[in-house]
Amino acid sequence: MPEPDDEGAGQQQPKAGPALEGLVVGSYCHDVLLQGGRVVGETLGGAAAFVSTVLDAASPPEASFSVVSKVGPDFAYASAPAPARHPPLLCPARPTTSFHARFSDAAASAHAPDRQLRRVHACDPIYPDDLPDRRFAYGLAVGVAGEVLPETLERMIRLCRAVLVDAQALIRAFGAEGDGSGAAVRHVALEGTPYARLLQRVAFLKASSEEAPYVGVETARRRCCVIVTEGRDGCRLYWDGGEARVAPFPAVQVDPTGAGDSYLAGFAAGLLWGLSATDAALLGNFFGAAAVSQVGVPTFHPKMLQAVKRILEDKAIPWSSPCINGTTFTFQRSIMHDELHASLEEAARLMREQSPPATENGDGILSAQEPTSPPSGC
Ligand SMILES: Nc1ncnc2c1ncn2[C@@H]1O[C@H](COP(=O)(O)OP(=O)(O)O)[C@@H](O)[C@H]1O
Ligand SMILES: O=P([O-])([O-])O[C@@H]1[C@@H](O)[C@H](O)[C@@H](O)[C@H](O)[C@@H]1O
Repeated sequence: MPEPDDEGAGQQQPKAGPALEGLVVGSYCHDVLLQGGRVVGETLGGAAAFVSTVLDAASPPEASFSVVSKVGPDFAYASAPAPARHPPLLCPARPTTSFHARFSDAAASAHAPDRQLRRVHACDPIYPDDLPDRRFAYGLAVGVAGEVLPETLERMIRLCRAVLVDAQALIRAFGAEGDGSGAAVRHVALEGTPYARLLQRVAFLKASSEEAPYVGVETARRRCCVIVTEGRDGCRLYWDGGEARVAPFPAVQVDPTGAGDSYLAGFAAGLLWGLSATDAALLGNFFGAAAVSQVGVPTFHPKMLQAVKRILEDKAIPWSSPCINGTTFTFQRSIMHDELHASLEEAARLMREQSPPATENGDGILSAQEPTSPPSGC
């Protein structure tokens, strides 16, 4: 894995931050969930919200992170846990990014898209100068509406020892806004974007199975480790010279939103605990399953989190291991992979017992979630 780059000859080097500090870049947003033509939920969204929640819950105690996120004056969730702990930057002149997610009534398959997204508003992009001027152990580029500009990702790569990227931050394109119903979200081939040349300086690139064809797994895996998430089937990792499949955890899906985001944060937390990439993917699958079991940004029962932390304290190598804090990653599954899966399965059972009851067929959206506060400045 590459060392953070020098900022350039003659330029002052950014200071080092706390040893295990992460940098999360991507905007919070408003999500409106629609099914059968009616609104069935309004929630806090944006990968940064899901990621912050999971990192807060699952990171080792020594780890911390900063979030760079932008919202408008209409932002409705300033006192929700993630934005309250990690306040966004306020853009007075632009509304908060917002998406309408239209769910089909038909049961989703593991690989077929189960929602159509439209971007209704877009806040300002996040510019390189919006990032703090210090070094980080790791960075997560988790844009949802094109807000992580190529130059911003490049600056993250310079500041962070290891950068993990959600492909949705790189390959989304937005149609014309025309009739007021927002812009359709489509995908473009990563190879044709200005992000492609940065891939070899990225540690991990995560894509859903819907996004994977646009990423071009066979080309991308020669530059960085590519993770393809496969919904209820778990995930696969592809690196130069190897690959692995990682089994999922059972979940009753009530809202698929944020599964990929929560996966990526769980995976990053696994690396922070000193796990190999294939073992860390178990923690990704665990938090992906947790996300689909609840509407919007999940909350976790303290007993379940205690159980997960006990498992990790027991199984994980101390964080001085050469994963996120060093220069190389271990990709292969360890000898305790199956045991780790079995222990997390027990914790997942606890989580299912503590979740609200699901709809009859388990594929719908359970209930609406109200905004937690009136609009406020940040
Ligand atoms: N129905 C499900 N049951 C169990 N785990 C799931 C389910 N859906 C998603 N996950 C977990 O969340 C991860 C990300 O989900 P996926 O649907 O692939 O991503 P995205 O939200 O980006 O479309 C999966 O790899 C899996 O670990
Ligand atoms: O469901 P997922 O793909 O992990 O991530 C989702 C984004 O794709 C979507 O644009 C955003 O509105 C959601 O809040 C969530 O961040």
